[in-house]
Amino acid sequence: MNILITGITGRMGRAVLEAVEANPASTVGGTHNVGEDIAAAMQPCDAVIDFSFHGFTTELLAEAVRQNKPVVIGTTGHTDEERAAIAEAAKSIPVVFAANFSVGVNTLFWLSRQASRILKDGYDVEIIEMHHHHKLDAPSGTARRLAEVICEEMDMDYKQNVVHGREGLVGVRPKKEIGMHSMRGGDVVGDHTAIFATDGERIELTHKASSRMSFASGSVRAALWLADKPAGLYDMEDVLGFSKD
Ligand SMILES: NC(=O)C1=CN([C@@H]2O[C@H](COP(=O)(O)OP(=O)(O)OC[C@H]3O[C@@H](n4cnc5c(N)ncnc54)[C@H](OP(=O)(O)O)[C@@H]3O)[C@@H](O)[C@H]2O)C=CC1
Ligand SMILES: O=C(O)C1=N[C@H](C(=O)O)C[C@H](O)C1
Repeated sequence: MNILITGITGRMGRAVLEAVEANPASTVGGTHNVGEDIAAAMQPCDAVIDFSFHGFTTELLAEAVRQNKPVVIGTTGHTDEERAAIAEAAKSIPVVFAANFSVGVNTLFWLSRQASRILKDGYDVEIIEMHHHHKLDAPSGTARRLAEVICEEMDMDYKQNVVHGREGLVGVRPKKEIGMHSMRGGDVVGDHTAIFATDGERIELTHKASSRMSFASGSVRAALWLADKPAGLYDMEDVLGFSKD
């Protein structure tokens, strides 16, 4: 598979280049960066892997729809409108949209889903994430997805029940609440913890990434998986064949 890599000068773009070259089933069909012609870059390629900037996603997908090319979106921090544009494009082309491509984090999603079902009554949930000081968006896409998974299982709603940090006289913690806490510093690749706490005990599920190659090789795996897929919106759990039941 000939792959177009967007955001090529970035931390992830460089890691994806290495992962595409390392995989015998993929080759670099082209690269793209800010200001370059996306239509021309996409032309010789079979699929796109995007780790760039959320504001670029709509333009990228419009071109992929025109050229009928599958897309892997790893970029995070999208607005509601940009998320709607992703869902709309996925009606015409196959799209994998995942906040995290590592097997470990997708296992964390699975474990958190199971824990949420068992601990649904009486456990308070808090999410903590830490990333390098360059990161632009907060909370991380992974932390957001973690909260969405837990909300689905604990009858909560991301917009209504997730609070981002706390300050001042916040009062007694409501039961239906997920506290979200984002830390930034140094060169941390990406740490995520889901805490389930009740009187007398707590469970902490933690994933720590120490290299971007787990994200990069996962995104190549997703692109190859898309080759024979019909139009639709998929995530990395679909690629890995994890059950959401
Ligand atoms: N899903 C996952 O598994 C992971 C997702 N990510 C996400 O990937 C994204 C990129 O992360 P990272 O590589 O660290 O970021 P970087 O800032 O290192 O790289 C971003 C890249 O995108 C380019 N870019 C910036 N703005 C635009 C634009 N408007 N149009 C086209 N290209 C643009 C940059 O170009 P220039 O250098 O010229 O500004 C650069 O090449 C983030 O959203 C991050 O959260 C990161 C890791 C894993
Ligand atoms: O920006 C990053 O670096 C990362 N972003 C992703 C996110 O927002 O969840 C995934 C990973 O944690 C690294």
